[in-house]
Amino acid sequence: MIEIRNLTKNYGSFEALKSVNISISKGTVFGFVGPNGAGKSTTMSILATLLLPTSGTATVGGFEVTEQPHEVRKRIGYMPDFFGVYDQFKTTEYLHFYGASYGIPRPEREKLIPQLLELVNLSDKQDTYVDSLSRGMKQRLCLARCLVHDPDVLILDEPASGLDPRARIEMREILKELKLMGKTIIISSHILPELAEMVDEIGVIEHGEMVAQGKVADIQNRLRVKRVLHIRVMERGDELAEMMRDELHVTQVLSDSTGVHVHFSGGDVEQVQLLNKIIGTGYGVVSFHEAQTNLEDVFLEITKGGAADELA
Ligand SMILES: Nc1ncnc2c1ncn2[C@@H]1O[C@H](COP(=O)(O)OP(=O)(O)OP(=O)(O)O)[C@@H](O)[C@H]1O
Repeated sequence: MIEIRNLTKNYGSFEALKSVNISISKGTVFGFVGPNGAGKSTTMSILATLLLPTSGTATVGGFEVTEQPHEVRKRIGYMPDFFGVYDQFKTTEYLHFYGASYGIPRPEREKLIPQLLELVNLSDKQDTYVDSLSRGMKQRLCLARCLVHDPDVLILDEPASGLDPRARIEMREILKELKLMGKTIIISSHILPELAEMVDEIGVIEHGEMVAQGKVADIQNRLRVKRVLHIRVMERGDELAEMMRDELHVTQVLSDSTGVHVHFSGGDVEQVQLLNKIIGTGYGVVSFHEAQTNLEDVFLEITKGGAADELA
């Protein structure tokens, strides 16, 4: 649904994008992550036909953004990281305005707009002036605006930025619904653990270059992000910690009141062998589990030494 090939963008002599390649298939939710200034907004603006690339191509639904921008615009809903709202409108009027801009006839809009307001949880605000909505509500209204022409593709540039935790959860729930509706979504964010819950794939960009791309689990495996095993035994925890220090694939052992925490470089097979050995040695194992690595760990691993510390 989205194909970006060798995309470059120069601002004067500054290379903001250096031969970026991204491929996103239909129905995929693609998390686009990277530190401040990495090139996310630039890429998304080009996809949204609002910025011309210096070279390379980008297609949406088979239409090239510079050659057939009108066809692309019909198929995308774009939410910029910074947006202006028309404060003198009521929410319903605001959506009518955008619906009319897309040529949707009034009777159709009359049916559509209450549905959109319901989707973004603003039904009770239909007669409220945009001006008096909270930031989270304005952001949800902006999302409803992106959906007014029922686009196949959503390009969302940090839709949850500046929202409080509750508003972020609301936004995430709406995005889950959009995924169920079959939309292809590219979403950028700094809130990486939250993104991890809803994305199918991630692309990591740094200094205008893609540094990793694919399914979160595949990237984790490729990077061999170390597993951390949490082991709790009935008794002799300190002895177990000592035993673990001599084990193959164990790179670090920590022991505290909650159990023994083992950094483990082996795979599934070695993990099973380790558990069997612990049980075979006579320990009463209360629990043995692998701590989940999240998207943030993956991201920091990939961009280690780069600008990742700029992340909020
Ligand atoms: N109009 C412009 N003129 C000159 N430089 C620009 C312009 N727009 C962006 N840049 C630069 O291009 C680089 C990429 O910016 P971009 O906004 O795409 O990054 P980003 O990943 O979206 O960052 P953020 O997470 O902070 O929004 C940055 O170094 C930025 O300063």
